[in-house]
Amino acid sequence: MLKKWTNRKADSENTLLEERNKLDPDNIPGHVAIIMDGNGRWAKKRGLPRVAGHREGMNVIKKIVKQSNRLGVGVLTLYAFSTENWKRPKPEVDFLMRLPERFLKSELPKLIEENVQVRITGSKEALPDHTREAVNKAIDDTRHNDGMVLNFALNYGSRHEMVEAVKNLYSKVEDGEMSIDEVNEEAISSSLMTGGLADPDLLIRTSGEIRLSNFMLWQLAYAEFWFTDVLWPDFSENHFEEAIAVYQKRTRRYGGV
Ligand SMILES: CCc1cc(N2CCCCCC2)n2ncc(-c3ccc(F)cc3)c2n1
Repeated sequence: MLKKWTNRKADSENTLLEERNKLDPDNIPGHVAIIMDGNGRWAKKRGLPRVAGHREGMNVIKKIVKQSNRLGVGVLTLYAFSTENWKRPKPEVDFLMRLPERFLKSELPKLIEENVQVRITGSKEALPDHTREAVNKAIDDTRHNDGMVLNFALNYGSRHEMVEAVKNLYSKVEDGEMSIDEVNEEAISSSLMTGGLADPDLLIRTSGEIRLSNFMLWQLAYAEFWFTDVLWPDFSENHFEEAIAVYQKRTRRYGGV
């Protein structure tokens, strides 16, 4: 049963190439979310420090952002740092917290040029000042872009997000701003950090882990899941197209809407 959940064949290049020409341009997932796992393991396999995996993982983001934009994906959410990641060794956390500014230094001009809107989902207040300043600049510089939304989940945890939404709604009912009958699924969705974004249609998780890890638990209620053994630094455009091809087979429209 477990094998049905994973896509071993994603490792065979010829299968991936076969899928290349089969994407239906009218059934590209509106929102793709990715848990980018396996960076440390990738480095360890090569006798490199873990940070080498993070650095290579960032290069993969650049490729997948470009491909997503080209394919017409509406929102690309990337799980870059969870609330649990603070438990990692301080030198690794310090390195990770420098990646946003490193990424944006080279990529922000291209993202602006490509009409991409950068968004952050998570608690920015706990980030180091240099990290927060870099992401806030990217948000401000791309605020008026109306192309693909590039949404980085940063210092994000789904259960914390839901607790804050419940508190927010409770306060509104207590203050008479809304009635208890208005507390419905739409009100909760709007109160989450992803408020305004459509729910993910497709979740991709790399490195063979088959779990959600406290990621978008409410928002992923109806998403298609695609798991692969491929480690994030080895993830390619072919793998991404394979995931979308599988998604399209599962949501085949047979001409319907
Ligand atoms: C703060 C943790 C972190 C880790 C990280 N990794 C490590 C995890 C997975 C692999 C990718 C490299 N990346 N890659 C890009 C960003 C980034 C975040 C926000 C932003 F606005 C622009 C870029 C990033 N952020």
